[in-house]
Amino acid sequence: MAVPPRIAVLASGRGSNLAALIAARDAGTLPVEFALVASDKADAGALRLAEAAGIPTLALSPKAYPDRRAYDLDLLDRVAASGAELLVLAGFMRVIDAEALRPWVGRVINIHPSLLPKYRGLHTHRRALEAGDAEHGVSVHFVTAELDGGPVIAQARLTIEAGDDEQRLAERLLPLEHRLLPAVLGLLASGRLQWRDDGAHYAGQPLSAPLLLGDRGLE
Ligand SMILES: Nc1nc2c(c(=O)[nH]1)N[C@@H](CN(C=O)c1ccc(C(=O)N[C@@H](CCC(=O)O)C(=O)O)cc1)CN2
Ligand SMILES: NCC(=O)N[C@@H]1O[C@H](COP(=O)([O-])[O-])[C@@H](O)[C@H]1O
Repeated sequence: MAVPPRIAVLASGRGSNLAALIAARDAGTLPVEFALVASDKADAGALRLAEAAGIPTLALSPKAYPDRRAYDLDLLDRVAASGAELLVLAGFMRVIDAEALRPWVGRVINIHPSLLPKYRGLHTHRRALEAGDAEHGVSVHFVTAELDGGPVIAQARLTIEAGDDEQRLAERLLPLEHRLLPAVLGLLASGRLQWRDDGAHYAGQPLSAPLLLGDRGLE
């Protein structure tokens, strides 16, 4: 029986994606151990969820640091000290400094609420609605120094409906996020998804296009 990898999660908000990861672990469908949940916000709901699940937590305020790099270096040092081997950004709302990130590239993934490469950054639902897009969705990608520019691993799509506004679109996307993130983390944890010098590999082959939720192996 392989030893499940230890993972850390960074979250700034309520933590519904963290809850989905914990639920998948508890259901036996996600073979990981949670080493740490950390947040830049002391009042993040994700920290409360982690506490309730008996997962070590860290609330680290950027206010105590002279600059962004100092904060990010200390945060990721503490993530490393937790024994985490993989890092998941689950609604973590800070752009991570390139130097601090460097040791983690290939071991950190993020869930982003758009069909990347469309709408990197913030306010993705508003931008999709304003553009009159017929489709929207979520992406899980490897995190690199380039904001939301890392190789896209997998996506889930939905059709934008006449009654959608930002809030309803976000609400309709969440269930897809809660399926996609655990599925991708499971691929990374099992070694079926790998980061190599030439980028992302899946099932031993270069990942030439994002996997789609519902594809075989990504249910
Ligand atoms: N180096 C990287 N850092 C992060 C990445 C990444 O791909 N590379 N992904 C983001 C997640 N994210 C979208 O998915 C995202 C988070 C935050 C921001 C942003 O502009 N943050 C502002 C503050 C915004 C606020 O406080 O409301 C900032 O950091 O100044 C854009 C995209 C996580 N980090
Ligand atoms: N740019 C990153 C970003 O916007 N991520 C988004 O934050 C939300 C976190 O919700 P949660 O705290 O309930 O998981 C999720 O919808 C995620 O896609």
